[in-house]
Amino acid sequence: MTSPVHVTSEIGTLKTVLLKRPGKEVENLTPDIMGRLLFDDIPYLPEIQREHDFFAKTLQDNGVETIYLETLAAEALDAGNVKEEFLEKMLDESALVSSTLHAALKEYLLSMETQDMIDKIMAGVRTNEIDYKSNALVDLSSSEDYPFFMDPMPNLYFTRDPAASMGDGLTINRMTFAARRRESLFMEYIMEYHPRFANKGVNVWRSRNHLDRMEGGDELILNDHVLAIGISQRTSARSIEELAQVLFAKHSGFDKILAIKIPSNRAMMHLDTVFTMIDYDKFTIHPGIQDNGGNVDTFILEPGKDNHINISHRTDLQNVLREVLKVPELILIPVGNGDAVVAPREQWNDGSNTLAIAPNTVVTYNRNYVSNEVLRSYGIKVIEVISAELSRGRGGPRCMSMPIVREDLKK
Ligand SMILES: NC(=O)NCCC[C@H](N)C(=O)O
Repeated sequence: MTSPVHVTSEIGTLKTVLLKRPGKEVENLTPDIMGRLLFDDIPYLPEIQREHDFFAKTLQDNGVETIYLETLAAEALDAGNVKEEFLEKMLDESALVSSTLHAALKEYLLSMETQDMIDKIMAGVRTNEIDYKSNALVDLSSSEDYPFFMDPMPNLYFTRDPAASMGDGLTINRMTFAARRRESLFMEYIMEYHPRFANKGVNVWRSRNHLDRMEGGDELILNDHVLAIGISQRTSARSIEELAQVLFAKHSGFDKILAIKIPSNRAMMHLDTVFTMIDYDKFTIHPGIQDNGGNVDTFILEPGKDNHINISHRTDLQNVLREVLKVPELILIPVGNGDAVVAPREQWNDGSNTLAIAPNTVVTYNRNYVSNEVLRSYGIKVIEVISAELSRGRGGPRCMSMPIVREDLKK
């Protein structure tokens, strides 16, 4: 049986991709909470939706099937008859102050059609939406007028991060920050109950029930044997080693992981904000992750004897990539042409965050015009999408897309 999830590279022709159209959740940001919810500004909803629709249409025009997280989630709950069970879990994870509030929210949300309930959970529940007066001491004594019972989830349109396809399976991730931790619950239910995926042999290599963090922006599929995973603000070294144990033991097909250490900061939160694959022998890179000699700490994990993992340390990333990909030359293309002002500016707006839809063909933000021209100078086909509002969430085309199926690369 062919698995409904099948991704054995970063660059094979993209057939199906998971998106989330930005909804009311991005309008439920305020200056007081946007930092904690991992936004630097507040997008204008009609415009961010127009830009996202343009992104989706660009993919469709290039033969990609676009499927939507919010629709699949509602369909999964109905198909599995698990709406109430899902809601219970979601409420349990929503930091509610009391069991009476839990009960009131349950009644409110359960009375909705399933799709409306999903949309509302994603958008967040304001305190003025239900008639509820708390008797909890924490509420009675609080002077804070916090406007939400359930926080919005504005980062959902970055579908790349809560789960990551890997071969005939995926990781469903324990997210680093509380602001994004509930997001991966949708994917858990989609894989478990949606007729497109349930009981179809999709391997969950790593579930969200782990203490250690991992996010899909750090997980790159270099080919059907080799992964690159960032040791970053969002993915810990320990979780990479745990994943390696599983992938090597379960004959996943993957037998080498390059753990690439990047600075732990907001601008470079995931590996794919500084490094993406474009072709068999080409990558984008933000020079900010290299030292003066061009070195990057890279650890190679491979299966050893008796389920041990052998780890070797290298710093010559370019050579390591050339060796594992078995190409005669390997080109690292610097974002913003490596310029001291343009590179950090365009990287901040995800100039390194390309989405390959076929070998040598990428989707990028139009605002990163210097990086786009540099890519074209290497003969790469660059398809630009509009990006004034989408980029406010600090993610680019790769972050906004979770490949479900890619064609295998020709050997
Ligand atoms: N893979 C990615 O880099 N995703 C972008 C995530 C941006 C989001 N505001 C976050 O901080 O998690």
